[in-house]
Amino acid sequence: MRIHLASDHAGFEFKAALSAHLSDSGHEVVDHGAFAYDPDDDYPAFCLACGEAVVADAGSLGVVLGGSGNGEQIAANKVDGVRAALAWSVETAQLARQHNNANIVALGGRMHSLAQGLEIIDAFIAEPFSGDERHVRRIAQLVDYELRVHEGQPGTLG
Ligand SMILES: O=C[C@H](O)[C@H](O)[C@H](O)COP(=O)(O)O
Repeated sequence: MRIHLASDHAGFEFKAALSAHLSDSGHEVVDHGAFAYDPDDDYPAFCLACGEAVVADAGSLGVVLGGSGNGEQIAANKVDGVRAALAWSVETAQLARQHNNANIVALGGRMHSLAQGLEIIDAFIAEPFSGDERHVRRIAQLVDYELRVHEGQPGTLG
């Protein structure tokens, strides 16, 4: 599978280790930055690029890494078509795929050991979307909202 990666400085070392781990596991890795360690860099551009790449590449998945993963998830979710989930355990990673058909996982590199983080990301990648009707229905409601707002129609508040 092709996996798109992004991180700021806080996830930079984790991204390097993850990239090697995923390549060793047979995945094709595409790095969207940061490409050099800069303690003053900003996560949005890297995560937005990763999000755009995942949406343009059907069947791929993405991983965005930072200190907490919060900002990275927020940034990726600004891209239409991205469903980015912040995972903090194997179970939350699996549920992000099973229930939410998440196409990007966000992880806080400062929140986990490398071994724990790799286990969480491996679980995300390995888990399929359940396809259950209730989950398909709920995701469709989010897409409807995006489309309505883009067309200038009222959101939920009328
Ligand atoms: O939500 C944002 C991420 O966790 C960033 O990686 C974090 O805010 C970076 O923090 P600092 O600039 O203090 O290293």
